[in-house]
Amino acid sequence: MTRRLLIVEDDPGLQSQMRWCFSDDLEVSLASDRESALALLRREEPNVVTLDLGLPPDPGGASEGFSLLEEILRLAPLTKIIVVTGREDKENAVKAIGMGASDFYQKPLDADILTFVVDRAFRLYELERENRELANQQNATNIKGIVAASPQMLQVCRTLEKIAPTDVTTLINGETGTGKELLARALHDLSPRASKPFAAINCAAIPEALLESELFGYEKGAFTGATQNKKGKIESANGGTLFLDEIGDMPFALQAKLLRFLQERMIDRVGAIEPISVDVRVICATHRNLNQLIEGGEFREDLYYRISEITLDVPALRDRDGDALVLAQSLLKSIGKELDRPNLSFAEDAISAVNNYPWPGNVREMINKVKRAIIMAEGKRVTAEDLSLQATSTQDEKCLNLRQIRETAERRALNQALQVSGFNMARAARLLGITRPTIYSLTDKYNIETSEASPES
Ligand SMILES: Nc1ncnc2c1ncn2[C@@H]1O[C@H](COP(=O)(O)OP(=O)(O)OP(=O)(O)O)[C@@H](O)[C@H]1O
Repeated sequence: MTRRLLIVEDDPGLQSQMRWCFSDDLEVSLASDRESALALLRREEPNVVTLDLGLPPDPGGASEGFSLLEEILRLAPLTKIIVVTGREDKENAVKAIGMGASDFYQKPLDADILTFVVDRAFRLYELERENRELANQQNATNIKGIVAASPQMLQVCRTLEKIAPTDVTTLINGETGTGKELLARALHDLSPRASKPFAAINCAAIPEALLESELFGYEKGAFTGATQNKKGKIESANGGTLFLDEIGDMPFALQAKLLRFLQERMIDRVGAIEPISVDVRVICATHRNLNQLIEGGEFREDLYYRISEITLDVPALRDRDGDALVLAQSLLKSIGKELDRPNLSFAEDAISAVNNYPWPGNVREMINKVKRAIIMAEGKRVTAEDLSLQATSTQDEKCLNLRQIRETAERRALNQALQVSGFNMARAARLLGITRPTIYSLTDKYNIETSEASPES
């Protein structure tokens, strides 16, 4: 980390004396009044500031110093501020500490003590930064393979742990890529059936004509090509767990046969005379709204009640507070290891882009983007561009007035609408409830790219 120090001191003699106290491994900038101090704060983002309380226009008092202290802490609350006071100025030093300064230093200047105090402030800053990073990286679930720290996902995991030891038929609802199959496997792994098979079948991926024999198996001679008996998925899960993915896409005709199996726990292989008894726990998943399918006559209501003894609603990644970054960091580590690039980290623009992007394809989309970024990253730091995400400026978060707040919000909304619409301007304009000319003039105003970065970029 580059260590950046800002010295705010109006006496030019003291300024240069202080400057020379510090070795070259510090980047030092100098300000002699509030305005230049704030400009440097924004431009250099110093980690530590030494602040003389007696600044113009009140060099004999401390009012200007106090208001600058307040403003620095408001704009950059993580900055460590050391107030510099006169020898007799204990009261103001104590007041400044009460307001949030991390330390104080009394004139006259003593180089050894000053460097000691400043070094200590840098160490404190660094420790706090490491702490924040660790807290961000912490995976709060105990379930193997599931990375989550948000209250929304922790609630899902708690429910999962409660229902895992039972045999209740569970329906997992959630958008594509939210981890439904992963949760189904976790339910199996935490159940008494863990040592028995976990058989998964994707009802949407198998042609309707084949799905029945895939699920229920067939007897020799049942149809042309059936040269021997074959177990279906349900039978192959015997003793364990059957996972029916995309249950909303199960053909209507087959739903009745599945319902009978769920009621009687017996299956009829295609072409068989005798039913076979099977002991499986059933977990279903869908990204579709089954109630709507029922209303539209595409899904049987009685089957719905059978499969949803308990439902688990998996929130979209954008609705999990803080999970995007936790997941991105975990993926950067694990995929980085696989691809032989183990020591990468995210640049600041990547962190804010990960936090601001709505992740319509959820965790699966994130896996793809992180993989791409690991391949594309040129140095040790992965940028928003490597992730093919729009960089959102962190500086904007520290806006000072209504105009800037409005502009930040507009820029963010435009970026999100463009990402969600796949850079289709007409769709993005519709999402925002504005006309096409307006969206073009806004993207011009904010200098926003209106096409997706190509994979080569
Ligand atoms: N919380 C998580 N922690 C770690 N990896 C996750 C998490 N959620 C999902 N994944 C990973 O994301 C990918 C997609 O997850 P999964 O296939 O379980 O999603 P899905 O909801 O079943 O998707 P679809 O509806 O498209 O079938 C998998 O590689 C999975 O391991």
